Amino acid sequence: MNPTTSVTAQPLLAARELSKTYGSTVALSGASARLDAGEIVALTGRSGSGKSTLLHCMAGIVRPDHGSVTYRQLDVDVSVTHRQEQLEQAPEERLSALRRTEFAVVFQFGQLIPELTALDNVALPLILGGTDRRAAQERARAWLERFGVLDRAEARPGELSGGQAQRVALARALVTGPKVVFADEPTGALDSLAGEQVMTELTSAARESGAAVLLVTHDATVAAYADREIRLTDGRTTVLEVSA
Ligand SMILES: Nc1ncnc2c1ncn2[C@@H]1O[C@H](COP(=O)(O)OP(=O)(O)OP(=O)(O)O)[C@@H](O)[C@H]1O
Repeated sequence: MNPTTSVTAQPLLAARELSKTYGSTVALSGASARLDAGEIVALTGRSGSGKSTLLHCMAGIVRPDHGSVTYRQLDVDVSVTHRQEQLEQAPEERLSALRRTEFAVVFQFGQLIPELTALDNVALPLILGGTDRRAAQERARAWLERFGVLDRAEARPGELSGGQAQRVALARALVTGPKVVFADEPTGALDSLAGEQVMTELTSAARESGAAVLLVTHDATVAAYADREIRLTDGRTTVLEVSA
């Protein structure tokens, strides 16, 4: 057997048969999805079909009632071939540490910290991870430049346009070198031109850095940036291939 076959056959992140209810509302009902290293996958479906719930479960933000979410990392250390993280069983602090180091999230409305400058918003995840402030700010500047908003480094989120704020949010997501970026309607608050620019920048930066992207969208134009599409209908998944 080709040794690379067994490696690529393992998903980076896999959700299996997830169910989640909120009171009498069924958000997920046997949803399954996999994300491989470096690929961009769109979760699509009508409003209320369970897209955000599935993304939140896969990011370890929401615990499913049933089913499993597994994150698999091939370690560069030859003594450790791989390790399995059972997200739904991990204690909260371990989840937080994992989310900080290997997962990153981008939401519809950037969710930047309003009191901090754009620069400090981007530097913050590095500082929380133990990087000293000066080095963190230097890397943050490089990412702001990468997304074309270095000239807004000292602005606070309230002074940024929607597109600028979303670029700062992308810089904040990618600054730590995550393995997975979870993006929930990242262009939902932007006009179509700004949305396309942000999608182009997100996908090219993710491909350059090797990060996989799980993208929730109801917009076919946005889904077309993905390698693959997983469609949700009433909390259930079907996998569709997006033609290149
Ligand atoms: N925290 C919550 N409390 C109660 N109900 C919830 C909660 N989160 C989601 N739901 C419900 O679960 C169902 C699925 O919601 P979800 O947000 O996952 O769908 P979605 O496909 O992302 O929808 P949209 O495109 O409108 O954002 C909906 O009926 C929603 O109202």
